[in-house]
Amino acid sequence: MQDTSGPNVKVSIIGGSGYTGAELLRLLLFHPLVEVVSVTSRQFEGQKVTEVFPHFSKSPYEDLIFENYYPDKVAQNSDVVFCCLPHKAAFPIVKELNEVNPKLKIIDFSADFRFKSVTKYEEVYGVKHTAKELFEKVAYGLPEINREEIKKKNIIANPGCYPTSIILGLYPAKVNNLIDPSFPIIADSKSGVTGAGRKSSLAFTYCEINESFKAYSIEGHRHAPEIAEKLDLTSIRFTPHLVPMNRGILSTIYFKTNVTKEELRRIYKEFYKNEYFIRLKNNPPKTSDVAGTNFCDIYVTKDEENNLGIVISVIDNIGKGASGQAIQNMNIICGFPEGMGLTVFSQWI
Ligand SMILES: NC(=O)C1=CN([C@@H]2O[C@H](COP(=O)(O)OP(=O)(O)OC[C@H]3O[C@@H](n4cnc5c(N)ncnc54)[C@H](OP(=O)(O)O)[C@@H]3O)[C@@H](O)[C@H]2O)C=CC1
Ligand SMILES: CC(=O)N[C@@H](CCC(=O)OP(=O)(O)O)C(=O)O
Repeated sequence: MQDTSGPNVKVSIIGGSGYTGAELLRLLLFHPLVEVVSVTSRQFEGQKVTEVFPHFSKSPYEDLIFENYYPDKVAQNSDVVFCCLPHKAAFPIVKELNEVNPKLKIIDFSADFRFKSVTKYEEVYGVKHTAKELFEKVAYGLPEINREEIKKKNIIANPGCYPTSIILGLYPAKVNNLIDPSFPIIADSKSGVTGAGRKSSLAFTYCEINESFKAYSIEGHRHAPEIAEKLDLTSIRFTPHLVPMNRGILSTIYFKTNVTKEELRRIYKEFYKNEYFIRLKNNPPKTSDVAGTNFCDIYVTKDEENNLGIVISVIDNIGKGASGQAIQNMNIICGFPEGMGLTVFSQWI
């Protein structure tokens, strides 16, 4: 539980009433060196966090109240700000906070700073980015592939949930040149409904989702270019699906390779041998194995007949896919042990 007696890192959460904000609040309760000093929401301004999220009753959040967002107050009273806003809404806020306090550490959950260039962002997201001067201050926050860069930067672009599962599943094969480019890489992913955020629209009502599942954005999803850029690929065939569960992403990834199953497994094991949050499995993992945690469970095998490497990668979309990863990034930029507060295991059933 949070220790409020010591010299803690002061944390604010912008957009704390959504799914990632709520999960961040939950996970931060396990962090010994953090104090949540403010949390913002427009809808719930003035309401107690424990009224909006009754599961936090009797937690250290009893006196915490959702506030309106005041940039000066947030930037001056915090060491770290987690920005949990939708993409397009985040970049003006990140810009403003950085102007008020250029030393402020900001971890942005949106897609607004994930690409290397503003041009690519504007092409994929279809809006003009008005904070392009910040790009050089930003690191892409996937620690397992970008840790050294993250250590040097004040602003972290937390990756998308699908990209986290797919990049971690493919990276060892890609950097070891195990992928034969004569066949496309195919990533077929299934996500729980929290992936869509805590908004109400017809497509996300109970009867539309329950007992059924569907593919979507088949002709092009905004995460495909993010995945391609970080893996240095010209393209990837990515098909997301929405499945009737609250949390979790399971990605099944196929690539042509001439390497044997044993060799693939040996290479993945070697690549991730020092990565606490990557668990290589001997059997295909389930989303419930990682629910509520910062783990990414990966299973590697090969279809010898078709010469296809197959990787199954599972994460919790609001854990390693968002709030857990954001805390991992905070630990890195604050100089804390990387897993501090994150050794939380799944409830499983
Ligand atoms: N859900 C997931 O699995 C993942 C989400 N992400 C990213 O994290 C971010 C947050 O996602 P999530 O928590 O799911 O989203 P939610 O829709 O659940 O929450 C969004 C939050 O932002 C606030 N908000 C919404 N629109 C605006 C706006 N225009 N200006 C200011 N505040 C706004 C809302 O509160 P209020 O309306 O009360 O102000 C709410 O607190 C997004 O960028 C998302 O893409 C990244 C990885 C995984
Ligand atoms: C199920 C579902 O709708 N998922 C979202 C991705 C959520 C996410 O994490 O992506 P960003 O951080 O880039 O928003 C989608 O397909 O757009």
